[in-house]
Amino acid sequence: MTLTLARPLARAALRTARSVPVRASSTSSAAPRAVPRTARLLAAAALGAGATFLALSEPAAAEAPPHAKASAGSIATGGKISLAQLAKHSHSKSLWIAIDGKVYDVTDFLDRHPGGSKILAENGGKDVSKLFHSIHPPTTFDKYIRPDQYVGQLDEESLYTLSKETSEEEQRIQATRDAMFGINSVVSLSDLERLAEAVVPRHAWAYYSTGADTEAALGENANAFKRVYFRPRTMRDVSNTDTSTTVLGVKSSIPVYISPTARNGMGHPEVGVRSVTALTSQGEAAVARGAGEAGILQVLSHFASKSLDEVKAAAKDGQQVGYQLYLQPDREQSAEAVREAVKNGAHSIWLTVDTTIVGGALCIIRKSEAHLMQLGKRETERRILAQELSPAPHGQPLNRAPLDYGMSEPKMTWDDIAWIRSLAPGLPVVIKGIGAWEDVVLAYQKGADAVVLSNHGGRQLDFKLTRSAQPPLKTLYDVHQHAPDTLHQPNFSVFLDGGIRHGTDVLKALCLGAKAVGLGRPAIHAVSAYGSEGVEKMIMILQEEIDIGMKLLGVTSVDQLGPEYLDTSKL
Ligand code: HEM
Ligand SMILES: Cc1cc2nc3c(=O)[nH]c(=O)nc-3n(C[C@H](O)[C@H](O)[C@H](O)COP(=O)(O)O)c2cc1C
Repeated sequence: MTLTLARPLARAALRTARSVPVRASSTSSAAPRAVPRTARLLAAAALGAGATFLALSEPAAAEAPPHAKASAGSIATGGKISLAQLAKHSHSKSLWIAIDGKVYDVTDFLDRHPGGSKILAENGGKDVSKLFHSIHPPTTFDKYIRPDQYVGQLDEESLYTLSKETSEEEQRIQATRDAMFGINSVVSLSDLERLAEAVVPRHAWAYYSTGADTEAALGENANAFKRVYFRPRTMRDVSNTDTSTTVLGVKSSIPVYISPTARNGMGHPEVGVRSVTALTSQGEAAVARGAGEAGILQVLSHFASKSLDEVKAAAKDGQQVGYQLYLQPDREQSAEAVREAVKNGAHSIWLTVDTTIVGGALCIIRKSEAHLMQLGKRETERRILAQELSPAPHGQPLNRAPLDYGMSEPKMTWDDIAWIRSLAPGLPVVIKGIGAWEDVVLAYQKGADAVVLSNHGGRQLDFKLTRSAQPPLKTLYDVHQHAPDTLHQPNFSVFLDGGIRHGTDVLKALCLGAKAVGLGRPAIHAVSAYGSEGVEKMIMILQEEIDIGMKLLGVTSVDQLGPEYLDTSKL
């Protein structure tokens, strides 16, 4: 069935929902109200949020903090603030923002905001709750904002107004969600992808879905699996098959784990629910619930929308969550991040090494616009942001400000494995982002517990530019050819991520010696479409596909899989 939406905004929904199979909408056909200016601006500003990393924290306590800002006059001493008063503080000499009904003076934070001054300046004088929560975990707020920056609370009328506001984008998403079929109609991971594309904000999709440069590496990751054929064996008793395994000592229902991906909060359904008092973008917390129900390991991104303690709080008793680290040039900052992860119960530390220059939406950006820059030139994402969502005004002079690239630690070496281990004694250390078999050998020799063969989901180095960003499956094949011993060590695991979309892909990677595989985008699609149940459903689908694949191959447990079940001649 194809999408039929009665509302006037159906056209907008159709733009992204075109190919999404849905049930007929049973919702009311009330026409959307005129979109309030604040909401429109928030939607526009979401562009910036889509462009970057890290995130924010939950609302502060309901009562006014004791350190109300003296310079704010009567307002600061307990008076409530209206949206009109807030709007007056929208310039660099006095910049206020409201988050969860509370107003803060961020004038002196403007030039220090790690996400750049531009986005803060654009949102001065406004309620930024949703934007803030979709990209910042709670700890961010406490780390950067002093109690004396609190100005006061929004008044009741303003809170009411805000609670009623929905942007055009939110209305589009809601209409599409209303027309979507229920989760039990989902058949494959590609269904989840199509549904997610239709229901996540446009800026978030630009961030989630794109790859570097020509996106050849992105495409090749999945295509490589298609060039490897099975050689099934028959006439074997396959009545009882077991898809389970262990991943770094964690019992796992299938040989799959959730790869770390930043900013899951941007796409999760509850982001669309606006309530000043209860903003609930669940992101990675919902992923944790889904992974917990289905029994697989989740690795939390350094740049997650939720902090590790929030994710652990959402997880089941005993559920394990790994923590991924981007090493920073400020080593003490990274050391502190690892110590905090250990304190919050991280199961393992996953050091990402394929992003000495961090990739992403802001990509290369002008120094005047942000301190935190990203590389891995994602043309499609840039184009969506720069040409579709926020086109530069015609006639503006050429911006000649120097380019800057956000670097994670460029001086990282193999000796850093020992350094990480010293900060997280007893925890497995995983090196993520290996693109050549020689580096697997080095990681093993230098004491890593595991490696992930990965090109970051094709988001960093496009393989057309250099062979080093070859599909991870090809890297695995090279390991199998040149360093097979590393695939059979009791205390060393080789994982792979990138392009896994079917249970049969998982089986092919295991046949070539991977102990397990990671899923990046599929988990984002699943959580964006259906929250934690989406993640559970994704794992159920894979489990079924793995089970069927094993039976048809003639194996009953994953450790029976080997290269003899594959024809790799076309790889
Ligand atoms: C007022 C309190 C805020 C604090 C304490 C804060 C803090 C931070 C921090 C620490 C980062 C860097 C994260 C990292 O290490 O990657 C960051 C990035 C960012 N922030 Fe904020 N922020 C605040 C408000 C906002 C607001 C109101 C917006 C949007 C309207 C915003 C949008 C962004 C964006 C887009 C990034 C870029 C992240 C990236 O590059 O991926 N922030 N912020
Ligand atoms: C939107 C997005 C954000 C990502 N963020 C991170 C991250 O914060 N840290 C990291 O190590 N890898 C990150 N990755 C890479 C994934 O961990 C993984 O290597 C990749 O997504 C695997 O490819 P797949 O998406 O085809 O499964 C990200 C990938 C995507 C798509």
